[in-house]
Amino acid sequence: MRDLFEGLDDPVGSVPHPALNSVDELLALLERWVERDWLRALDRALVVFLHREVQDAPPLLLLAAALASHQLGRGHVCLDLATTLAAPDLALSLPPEGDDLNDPPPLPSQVLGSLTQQAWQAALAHPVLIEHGVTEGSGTTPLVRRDFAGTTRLYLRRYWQYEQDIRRQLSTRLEQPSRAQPHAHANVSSALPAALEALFPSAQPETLDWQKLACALACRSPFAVITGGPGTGKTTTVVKLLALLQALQLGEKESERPLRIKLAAPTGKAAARLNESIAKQVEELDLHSLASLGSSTSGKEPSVDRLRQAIPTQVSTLHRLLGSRPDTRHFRHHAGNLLPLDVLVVDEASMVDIEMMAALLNALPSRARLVLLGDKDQLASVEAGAVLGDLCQYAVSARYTPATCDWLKQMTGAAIPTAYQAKDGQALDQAITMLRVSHRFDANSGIGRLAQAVNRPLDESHGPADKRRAVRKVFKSDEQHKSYVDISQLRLENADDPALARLVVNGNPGGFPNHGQGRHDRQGQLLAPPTGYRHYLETLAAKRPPPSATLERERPLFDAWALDVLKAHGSFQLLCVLRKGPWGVEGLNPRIARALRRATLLEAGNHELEHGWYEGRPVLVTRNDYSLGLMNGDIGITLALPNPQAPARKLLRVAFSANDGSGRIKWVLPSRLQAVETVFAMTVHKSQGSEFTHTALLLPDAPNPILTRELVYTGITRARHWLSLVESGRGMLDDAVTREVTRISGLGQLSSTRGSSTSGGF
Ligand SMILES: Nc1ncnc2c1ncn2[C@@H]1O[C@H](COP(=O)(O)OP(=O)(O)OP(=O)(O)O)[C@@H](O)[C@H]1O
Repeated sequence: MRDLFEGLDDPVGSVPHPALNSVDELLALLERWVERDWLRALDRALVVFLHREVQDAPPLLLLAAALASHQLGRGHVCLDLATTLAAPDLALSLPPEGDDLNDPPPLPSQVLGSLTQQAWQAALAHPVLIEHGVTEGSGTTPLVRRDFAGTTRLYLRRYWQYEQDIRRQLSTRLEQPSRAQPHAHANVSSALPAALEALFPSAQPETLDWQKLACALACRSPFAVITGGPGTGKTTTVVKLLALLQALQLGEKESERPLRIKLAAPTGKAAARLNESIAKQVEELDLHSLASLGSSTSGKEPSVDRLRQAIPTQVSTLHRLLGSRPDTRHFRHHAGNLLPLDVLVVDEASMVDIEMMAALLNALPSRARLVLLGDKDQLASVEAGAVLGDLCQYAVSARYTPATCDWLKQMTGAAIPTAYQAKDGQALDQAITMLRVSHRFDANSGIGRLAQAVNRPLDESHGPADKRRAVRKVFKSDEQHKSYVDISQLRLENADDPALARLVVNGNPGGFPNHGQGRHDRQGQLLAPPTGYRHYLETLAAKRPPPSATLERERPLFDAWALDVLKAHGSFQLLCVLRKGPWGVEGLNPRIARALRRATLLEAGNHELEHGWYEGRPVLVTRNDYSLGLMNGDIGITLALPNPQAPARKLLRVAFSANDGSGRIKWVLPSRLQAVETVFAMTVHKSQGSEFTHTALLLPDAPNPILTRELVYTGITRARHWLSLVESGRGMLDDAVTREVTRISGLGQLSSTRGSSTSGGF
């Protein structure tokens, strides 16, 4: 970014830019921004439309509309005038990847440099275009303006409406906890302590078990959030919660049917992962003491089998749950056709954007219970809104009121330490639990330590220098501390550094202490050393069905082969930050494919390798395809099937897991796949909701605004057992971990009285 600002005569824009006073000048400026990818064509089109509809719209209003629209593509729900004027160049996508820096158009800082907030606010008034000052916002203007706390926010109406819907729906749920379930409060309270004790048996009931607290609080309120880092037991807790809710329901004298529970996740990949882990946890959960409690409270004892069967293990995507329809953003289920369910659990909720969350809440019956699970510190969805992060702003300090603390003491036996109490805690705070103990990473885990060091926010006692030191320390070994066995650091000198090939082909086990040999997991199982892409390509060759077999006749044989290959593929993934340039997806994919070909693991001509299909090509689905039943984020591997009619000609098919726990494979003709890309390298954004045994996180060689601590944390936490951190330039890790994302939305303010929201908090 720095280079872009060099040589500018008037960097602060002391002379008013002509685009502030003339619509023609503004349109010409926006055109130049669009040409350079600083702005989306869509954002300019909105200005053209508004100007056509309303000829007297002031240029400053139109400029604000373009910038508000542009913020949506960058995850912000609205344009904040004070923030924009404080750092105008952050309002555009600067610099887009691969920008050539020649003849740059005027920067936003040059255009807005002479503008005061007062002057901009004064221009944001128009009876046809902007609604201003009406709390309910039932109008029809395309833009909505809200003033508070010394700034002004400009929304496109649709997004303002989503925020309103979410706030209204959540407030209603939080205000009426006892109305939410058939077995109302009194019964829950009498049965809960014993049920919690049955699910969380502990030698010292007074010790703080956050999982138990989460279960209790989620039973108490029809809306609950359970947040926590990787392996803190979100799935474990929710399985127990569902068992508890069903036990209470089935133990009711008059209840005939179990609760209708549905599980969902934002992407197919995340749904498949929960599918896998939840089925195992439900199977292993000891339900005997819980089932036997029924007789003591109501005289009715649900059998263990009935209880187990009443806990669902099938997870669907949110799109499927809501009933998406082709060619429309509207779903089959909405306020007029509610979802038929009593309890909904949404996993990986950090990836749910504001539009989806509003659609979900609108389609949820008012008596239904909603539980959101997720890691509040992960990157938010690529679309606008960071709903989970906004809701969980105060999760670290919990802010439980005296009433909540008393109730928790009665239900769980645990006394809440004063650090987690707040007399003025909001209703929303009482519905949130943060799980704080990782059961996947212990004190000996470098991945856990690194994630923790990266994730720690900057504050007065922990400045950027402290943070950089803490992060670097994880990689250092000295007399007191041996190197962590699960992490490795790799420096690449240039794009052709052979170390990259060593990493992606073999996994660079030599970068880990003892070559990754002799490590055990927490259950005492020996772990295989870290691998690269060689592993799945060798599995592909080793497990190939005989040439005489055909897919039509021997389907199970081929499905088993594809499953093995897909599983082996999950043992390594290279993640990167950018799309373009030598260190982006587009530059890395062909280089990795060529390295694998040199290692004789792939067979393909140059053209095929870069632009075509070949056996072993892994692909990522980039858009939901309902006709094929494939979801954005699904990964498939190209396999060559025997062709009995013409043995010399391969039949290429792409194998995808059916993701329904059945072990079935979808075999798809490559030509039918409309939106896929090669995925030897995957962006961290696309990797959300996935996990790989060995994850290699490659940082670019130059600073970039999207390289933030949330991104690095998300990349690191994709690693299950092994992490390679790859740096292609100096200081990029230092740079990234001290840059934090700020998402602008009104929901952030709404979760606290301190935020002085326009119409009160939750
Ligand atoms: N209280 C506990 N005591 C011991 N082990 C636990 C406990 N809670 C969870 N675990 C184990 O820790 C591992 C991670 O748990 P779980 O999958 O529930 O976490 P998660 O937060 O859902 O993880 P993810 O980050 O994958 O979403 C599992 O093997 C689980 O059995």
